Amino acid sequence: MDANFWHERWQNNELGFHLEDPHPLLQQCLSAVLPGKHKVLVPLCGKSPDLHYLAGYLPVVGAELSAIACNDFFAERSIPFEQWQAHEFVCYHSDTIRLWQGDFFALTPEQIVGCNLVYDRAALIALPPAMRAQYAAKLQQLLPSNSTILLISLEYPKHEKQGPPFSVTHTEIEQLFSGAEIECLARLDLTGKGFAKRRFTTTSLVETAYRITLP
Ligand SMILES: C[S@@+](CC[C@H](N)C(=O)[O-])C[C@H]1O[C@@H](n2cnc3c(N)ncnc32)[C@H](O)[C@@H]1O
Repeated sequence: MDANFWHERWQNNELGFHLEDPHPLLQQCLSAVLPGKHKVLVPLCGKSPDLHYLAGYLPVVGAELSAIACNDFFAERSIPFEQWQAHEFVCYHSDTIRLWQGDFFALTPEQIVGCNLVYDRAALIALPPAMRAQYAAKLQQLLPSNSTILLISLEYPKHEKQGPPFSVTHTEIEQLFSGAEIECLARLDLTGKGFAKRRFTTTSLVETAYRITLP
């Protein structure tokens, strides 16, 4: 999935992954990852309502390729924001939410300074296998030690469907974040219900919330 793939999704309004309300597993699990956290990073954030929900608890820093997504996020909620160019990014800034529009893989530690929590919904599972390894390595390079990742992953029988979204198992998560403490916080069985606005015909479909504590 290269940048063009995602720009086309936004231009054509093909947003099957988008939810209109905060994710139920975020609402259920946030309190388990909040203690000691200062600021939350939301990689590949789209225009998710989760950004707004999280901003009720902590300052939020998002990263998103699409200018359409960043503009729509603020415009659809009538949130006033400022905007400026910062090297290869455009910064969208409101009181509690800052979105870096550009390539997540080009983010620097200075751009996410203060973040010791990451919230990932439909970011890791949006990426093909080789990019998932780069993504996990980038997060571990950006974040201070002892940071926490609240990851919502998705599992289905891999041979039954092509991604995205991809199926990412507990075993793969252990490999991607080796050395981290990984706990399963909650599961949501979506079998027969589909993923956000997308229908799935897989024989099982389960979302799992993980708390990943980096070494
Ligand atoms: C499946 S969507 C999920 C969006 C959001 N997390 C949500 O829950 O609605 C993946 C998003 O990642 C963005 N994206 C993909 N590659 C990216 C990259 N390298 N840097 C920043 N954003 C990226 C896409 O534009 C898209 O909005």
